[in-house]
Amino acid sequence: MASAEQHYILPLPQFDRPVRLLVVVAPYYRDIADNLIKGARTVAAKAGAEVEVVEVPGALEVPSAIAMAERLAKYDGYVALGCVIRGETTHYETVCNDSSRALSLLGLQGACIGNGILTVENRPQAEVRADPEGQDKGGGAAAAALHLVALSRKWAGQTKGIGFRA
Ligand SMILES: Nc1c(NC[C@H](O)[C@H](O)[C@H](O)CO)[nH]c(=O)[nH]c1=O
Ligand SMILES: CC(=O)[C@@H](O)COP(=O)(O)O
Repeated sequence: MASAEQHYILPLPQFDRPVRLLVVVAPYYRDIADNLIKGARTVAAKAGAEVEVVEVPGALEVPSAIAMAERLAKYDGYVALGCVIRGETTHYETVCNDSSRALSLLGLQGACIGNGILTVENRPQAEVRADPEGQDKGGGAAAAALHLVALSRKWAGQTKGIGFRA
């Protein structure tokens, strides 16, 4: 089995004002989800961010919950967590593609989202990716959300053409 190549990880941003992250998790595979949450919490704590966790039934509901929170609540960023494992039918493609596409569309609308929904062929692939001591995709998704929050704070209130020296 091919092992994942090492990749560069950006240093975590630091914040001068509190950051509130909402973790939306689909615990369809409970143990996998719990490890993803653990990784996300650890990374959020390192950046001093507060975390709230809510659960939805499956990966397809994760973007809907984030969209609702973006409309109705006050979070700085979102961490989407879950796991989709290929089954016998084409449903796998629907769940993977639609959840990912909906999260990307929300991101393009300005929501700061890290996508930690695993899309895998089998359970061992999921286990190593969810493990906080392994690939720690939950932690990676939290870091992604935090980087977007940092960028949105950096650019909030900037006016074009003012204060930029050539
Ligand atoms: N097969 C997986 C699902 N399927 C359920 C859907 O996400 C959804 O909850 C249902 O279609 C009702 O709208 N969800 C996962 O998170 N992981 C899977 O492997
Ligand atoms: C990813 C899925 O939706 C999958 O678990 C469903 O399994 P199946 O295709 O065997 O119904």
